[in-house]
Amino acid sequence: MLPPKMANALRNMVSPETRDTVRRLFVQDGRRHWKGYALSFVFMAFMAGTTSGLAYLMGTVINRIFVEQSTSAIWILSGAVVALSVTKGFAAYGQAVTLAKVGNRIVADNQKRVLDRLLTQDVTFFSGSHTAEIMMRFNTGAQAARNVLNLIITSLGRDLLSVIGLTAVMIIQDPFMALIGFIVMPIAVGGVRSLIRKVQKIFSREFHSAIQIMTESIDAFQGIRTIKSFTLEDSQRAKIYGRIDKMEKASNRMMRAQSQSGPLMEALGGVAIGLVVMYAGWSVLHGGRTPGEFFSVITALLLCYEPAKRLARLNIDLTTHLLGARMLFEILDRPATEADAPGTPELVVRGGAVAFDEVVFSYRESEPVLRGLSFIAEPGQTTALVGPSGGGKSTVMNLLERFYDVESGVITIDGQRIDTVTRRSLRQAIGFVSQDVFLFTGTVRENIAAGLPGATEEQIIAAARSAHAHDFIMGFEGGYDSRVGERGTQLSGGQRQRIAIARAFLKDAPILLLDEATAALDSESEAEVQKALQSLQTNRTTLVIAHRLQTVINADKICVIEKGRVVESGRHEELVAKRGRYFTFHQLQFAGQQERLSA
Ligand SMILES: Nc1ncnc2c1ncn2[C@@H]1O[C@H](COP(=O)(O)OP(=O)(O)OP(=O)(O)O)[C@@H](O)[C@H]1O
Repeated sequence: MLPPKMANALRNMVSPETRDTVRRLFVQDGRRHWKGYALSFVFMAFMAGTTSGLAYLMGTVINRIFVEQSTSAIWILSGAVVALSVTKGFAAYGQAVTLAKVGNRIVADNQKRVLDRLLTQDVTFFSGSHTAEIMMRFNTGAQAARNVLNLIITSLGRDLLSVIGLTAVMIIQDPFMALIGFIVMPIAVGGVRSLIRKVQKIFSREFHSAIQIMTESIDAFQGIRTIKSFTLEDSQRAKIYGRIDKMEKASNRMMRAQSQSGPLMEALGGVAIGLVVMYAGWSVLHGGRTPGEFFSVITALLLCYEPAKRLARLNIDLTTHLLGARMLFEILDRPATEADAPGTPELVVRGGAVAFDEVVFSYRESEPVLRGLSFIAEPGQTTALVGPSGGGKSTVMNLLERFYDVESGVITIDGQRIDTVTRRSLRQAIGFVSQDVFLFTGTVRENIAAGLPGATEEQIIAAARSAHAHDFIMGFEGGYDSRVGERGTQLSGGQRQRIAIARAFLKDAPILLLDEATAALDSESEAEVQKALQSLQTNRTTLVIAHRLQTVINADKICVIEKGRVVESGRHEELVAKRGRYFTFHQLQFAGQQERLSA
């Protein structure tokens, strides 16, 4: 038993926060892999045993071969040394492989956990955090969990057992010499404590610098067209260079702080070895000790040095990984903002009537975007949303898909409040084609099939035909296997839209949301897209943010949205005859289009 004062001092070296993090890691990951850890512990025990055996054998080698000059001992002892070394080699290999396997599984498990947790977050989370930060947490956190556990296990297994074994050798050979080592060790362990806080502070700064570098680089690469056309390369370079330089300085500071324990340990280790050499040399020459005992103790002490050093540094080395593990927990502890309560019923769509009733909503507190918005979209009909920019048209679509929840008011589909049915069934009932089409990195086929996972080849081709996309797809060398790069850059705007329309055909949802393209497509492409959209709208309740005159004129109903309210609704002719808000808006926005059409 340690004296209470010493036990307290040892306990204080580990902060409650560290204890909690380590405990949680052991419960979450360590416990499930206890068999792997137990096996690696066995290998480590072999390593410690063989290391201690080699130190012990050193004494016998010196005494039998050099003092007693026994020839037979040469063979036996050299054979024993080889046997011990080979065993140690296999044990080292075994523990490395076992630990790596467990460690890789822990990383994979945590990455899956983080991914699951991220997928349950609503869009507010993603719009509020940069992809770079999420990715850094995703990777650093998962790796940190493994590193903490592996570091503790190897310290306790390989290093602590080696120190114990080697100390036993010293005690067997000469207890007094062992005592010298015992006295020096705790001093060395205590000496590194003050460094930990420093390392923690620098690491947080280093981590944030790394996030900034990634954030700004990703922004630069994604916005490369804007950067090039505004010739912003130099300013971007200067900005990112600045971050990189800052990071370099932080890394140097970190290295210095982490290595500060080095000289201290070297000095203390040297003192211990010096004292032992003095005492052991004296006792061999004057105290009747054999040179074998002397060499055995010195060997044990020298072999003890590295593991003891690692044990002393354990707290420092753990520091950065623990911070990483806390980042992991920050994500894992986020409540699932998109989880449906158990037993939530599914949406049952009959005709697909959509109704907004006095809906109030704001993205940010006290900045209302929708202020009591009401309208009804009749089943199977097309309802056009028009109005000035920023009026809330896209917000209507965001709320219908339940990316956000309303503050007050009610949204229903066929009389069922959308907040009382599962999000999955709601979203499955809605198809969406926006002007900013997102294409996954993959083939054309995969991108269309996203509308109906598991769709057959015939279904995919039929959808592409309906979307007027089949011919241009077949014009590609790879056909449906052609790869569309990141963000689908090899395709034209009209082609991308038709892929999105094919996706929507395949999904075959009863309700359709369209955000019409404002960017001018060439007239042939536009005609194709229009034909595709028209057939997509047939027999579906369609809500369309209308930018084109044709859509507005043909719509079954037009809702004029201004400052978060529907200020007028009706058919085109009715609203024109009324000479109200729509008429003014129509004059302003569509007069030019009409002129172009009639020209
Ligand atoms: N994710 C968001 N976070 C905060 N505010 C938002 C967000 N999305 C939109 N807004 C704000 O909500 C208001 C309505 O935006 P919305 O996109 O619904 O308008 P809109 O009528 O579709 O405009 P446009 O015709 O220009 O697309 C705007 O003032 C906008 O700044």
